Amino acid sequence: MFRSIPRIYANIKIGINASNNLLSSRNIIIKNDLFRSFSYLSRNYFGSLGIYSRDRMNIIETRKLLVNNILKRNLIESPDLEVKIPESKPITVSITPTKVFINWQDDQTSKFHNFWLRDHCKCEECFHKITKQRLVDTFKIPEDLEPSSASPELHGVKITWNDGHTSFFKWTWLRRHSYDPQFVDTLPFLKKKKILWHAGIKDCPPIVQYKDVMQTKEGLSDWLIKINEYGFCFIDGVPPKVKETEELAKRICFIRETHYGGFWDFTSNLAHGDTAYTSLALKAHTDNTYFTDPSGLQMFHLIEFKGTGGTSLLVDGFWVARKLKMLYPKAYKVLSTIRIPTHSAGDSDVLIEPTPNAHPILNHDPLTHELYQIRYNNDDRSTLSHLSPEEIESFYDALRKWNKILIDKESEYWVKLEPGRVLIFDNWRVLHGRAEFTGHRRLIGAYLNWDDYRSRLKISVLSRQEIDEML
Ligand SMILES: C[N+](C)(C)CCCC[C@H](N)C(=O)O
Ligand SMILES: O=C(O)CCC(=O)C(=O)O
Repeated sequence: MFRSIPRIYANIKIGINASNNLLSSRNIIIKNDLFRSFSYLSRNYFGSLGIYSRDRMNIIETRKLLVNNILKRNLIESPDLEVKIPESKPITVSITPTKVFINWQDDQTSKFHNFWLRDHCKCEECFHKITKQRLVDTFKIPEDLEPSSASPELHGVKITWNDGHTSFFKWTWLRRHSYDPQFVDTLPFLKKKKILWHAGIKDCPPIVQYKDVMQTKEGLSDWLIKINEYGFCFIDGVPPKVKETEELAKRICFIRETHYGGFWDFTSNLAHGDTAYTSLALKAHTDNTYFTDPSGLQMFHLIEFKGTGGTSLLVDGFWVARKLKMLYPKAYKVLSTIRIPTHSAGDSDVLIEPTPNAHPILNHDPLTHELYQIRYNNDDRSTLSHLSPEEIESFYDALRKWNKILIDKESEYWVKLEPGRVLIFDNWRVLHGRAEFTGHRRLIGAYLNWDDYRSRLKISVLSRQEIDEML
């Protein structure tokens, strides 16, 4: 499809000095008759876990070491880096019959197919500036399209195509969307790192005030940022009533309806066929492992309680997973690959199973290899009849190692919920549970979808320009 025989190409050099001024009033185009081969470092980000012998194992406590260690070893958290186009050396742009080369100041070189660039043109003719949808007709772009010129400017490069169309691509957009190679330094804009925690969080849990969240944009974004960083957050000063708690949930986004209803208000009366509607103890778990798309956030407000027990449990699943990866890398890999069938079948008119009907407990982003979702509820697991005998053995071995860390006192944060203090947590990261209880206990709350939560978070922390650059 793309002609690969290089012919004459224009090599365009520009200079940007420290004060970001274009060094020459016009771009110098130098015609070379040889196709210059670019050697570039494709920096695929495959961290490799350092070998930790068990007896030498020590969980790195200080954040600086932790971040370096995690960045090196591609563990769970990696600070979302901002895209910085260094101004040290000029960015050179070369055009060829099939691709455009951007030679960055850090000596990395991106190669973009001409067709890809044209198909991603963001001019008003090709991309609807309000709906943010593509208007370009991919199938009308000539397959052998070539640029007739490329004019680097201060903030990006203007490309004129041989069909007469002109496109402009910002340097920061090109760097962020470079696919050959993909750059680690263009992780999502969210500037906040994940803060992994253990039982010690009990001394400094993230807390926001209800009135701030409900009355100010800053209060809302501070709340969302805390949820993103810690995986949970308390909200104090909430009237212990259904109306106000429901409004608080809707401050983020609409409530997710499930077979349990929308905004729930439940006690231990088996109103639904699930142990949550009993007074039994519930081990640390994430909810909705039986949904293809588990709820992203879960909100709890304990508004009535006359009895004993019922203390709530929170565990940072990302903390547990990181410890598992460092102590038992094989077990980590098993729980990241073996798929577990799940169901919710306690209501007479319900048999819910995910599609596909089995997911790993630890789920990773195929591009960044980061852990992004934990799906773990050992009580909602279906029969394991799809595994080989060897897989059965390695699964149970890995599960025991996971559980050992999960129930370790160092991992468990036990907290008594009180009327007026709402708990919200990331159901893809933080596991929750409760001690058994006696007496009357009324818990209200809701599920929120992951995508709608993340949308609210991005809208509340990113500028319009940053959002446009992500698309
Ligand atoms: C709806 N409400 C939160 C009250 C109960 C949810 C049931 C929890 C279920 N066992 C799961 O792990 O998904
Ligand atoms: O009753 C509680 O405190 C929590 C119930 C629970 O774990 C759930 O609904 O998933």
